[in-house]
Amino acid sequence: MAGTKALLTLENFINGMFVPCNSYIDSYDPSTGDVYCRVPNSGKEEIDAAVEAARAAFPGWAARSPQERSQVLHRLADLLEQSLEELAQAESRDQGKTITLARTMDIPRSVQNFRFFASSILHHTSECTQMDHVGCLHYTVRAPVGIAGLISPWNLPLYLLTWKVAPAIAAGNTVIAKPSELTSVTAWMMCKLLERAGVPPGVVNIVFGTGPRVGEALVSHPEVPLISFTGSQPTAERITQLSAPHCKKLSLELGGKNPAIIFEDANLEECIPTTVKSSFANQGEICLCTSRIFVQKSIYSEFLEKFVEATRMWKVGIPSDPSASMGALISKAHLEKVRSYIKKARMEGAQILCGEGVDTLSLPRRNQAGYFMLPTVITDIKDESCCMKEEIFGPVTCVVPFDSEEEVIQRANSVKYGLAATVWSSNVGRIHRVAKKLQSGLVWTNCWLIRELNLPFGGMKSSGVGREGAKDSYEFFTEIKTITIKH
Ligand SMILES: NC(=O)C1=CN([C@@H]2O[C@H](COP(=O)(O)OP(=O)(O)OC[C@H]3O[C@@H](n4cnc5c(N)ncnc54)[C@H](O)[C@@H]3O)[C@@H](O)[C@H]2O)C=CC1
Ligand SMILES: N/C(=C\C=C\C(=O)O)C(=O)O
Repeated sequence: MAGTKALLTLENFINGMFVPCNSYIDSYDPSTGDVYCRVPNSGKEEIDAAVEAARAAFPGWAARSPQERSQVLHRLADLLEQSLEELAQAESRDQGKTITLARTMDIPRSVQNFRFFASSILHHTSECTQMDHVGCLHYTVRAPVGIAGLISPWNLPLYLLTWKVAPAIAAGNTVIAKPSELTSVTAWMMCKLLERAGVPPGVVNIVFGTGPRVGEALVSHPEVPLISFTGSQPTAERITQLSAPHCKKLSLELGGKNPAIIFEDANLEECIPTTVKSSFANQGEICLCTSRIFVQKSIYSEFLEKFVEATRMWKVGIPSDPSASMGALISKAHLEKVRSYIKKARMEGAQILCGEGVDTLSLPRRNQAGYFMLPTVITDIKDESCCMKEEIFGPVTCVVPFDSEEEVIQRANSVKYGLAATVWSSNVGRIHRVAKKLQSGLVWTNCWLIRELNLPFGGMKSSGVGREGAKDSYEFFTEIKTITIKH
């Protein structure tokens, strides 16, 4: 292929070694639309090799004390931190996100994921109960499950990959991770640090490629008893089907159609900039992003005017521009999908107040084939519209009015998803009432995306199965056993 030599070429990382692949997939720079990288197109053969390595490494790694594993995780965190700028540049180029977001969120959080689980693994305790009337003592013990299969998406590549790798290896498992084929570069860069951090060969294996090929080979492998997946609901369905014959442990972190509920007593000075951010951060490509904004009628016009004004200030720019708030979407296909929702809304008679088709986006000449679009606000839209029901996963948000607390709770809950909600009010009683009634795994009140990694993270309904966090991840990545001693 012409120009192949100039392309960055990734290799699988199996048993502590970089291994070339027989075939490769093109990976695109979202800001130009050019192919810039080749990603291994792995399949069953590579998964079999990774399973062999992970199986061989498991007894030794599982036998180490939590303190020893913790030290390795801390060293890896330090090495990632030392490479922060290089990783941020790579993440921004590969994903299309702004360099500022990669520098301040993606890579620092990846570092924090290792530090956090390095620490939390030292603090778990087990249960013990006594039954004196029959002379018995009961207690529980936990052990790592074995080889963990980890499948991560393209929106927060290293952030979400490390959110799985860190708790899995901290608990003594060995892992086979499959990052998204669209964003594989930072995972490959992390592999270069593993040996220096003291991760033994075979403990972390990373196999690159597409979902249907290598993802399914991993999920179907009988020696991988556990799958942790973040991504779309249709893929989760497929993973569930493939796992069923093996009764695998599954953690599924899926999409959302997240409401923001804004009451008339909300502090709009804080609410508006935060809701712009919660709608458009990372191009709206975060499962926690707001995409339905319910505003109490008495402040609806004021909110809408100020919200549209603030959205127009949300600068779309090339990812390397430090002043840009938003970069490029992940792919041409995804850009087209997001645009198709706006087209449907228009056909249904909704109004597009700013963004796509209303305002003009100006880009440097070399970025004109990049996957950019303006943040878009839709209004006059019915709750039944697909734009109000389906996950768009792009910089598009709908704003609609509501009258009463009961009505808005019912409307907010009327979608199949239940991941994250925000509630804006200065009435503490109302906040507690509403938060309790929302069908949502996470409710942020008067804020958004403030993360406490100790606490359960995940969704209800079609937003997922299971929770992640200190205790939840530990429970997921270990098997529990109850032992009874008769004395
Ligand atoms: N956490 C979230 O909520 C995310 C939601 N999405 C949603 O999903 C839509 C589609 O994005 P995709 O990248 O196609 O998500 P996806 O669910 O297809 O991809 C996520 C990961 O699963 C893998 N995968 C795909 N098919 C698989 C299979 N059959 N077996 C095993 N692994 C498989 C992919 O290679 C990737 O690593 C987005 O438009 C968005 O709506 C996407 C990424 C993250
Ligand atoms: N799972 C996603 C985001 C998680 C964020 C966090 O753990 O802080 C997603 O966007 O897919």
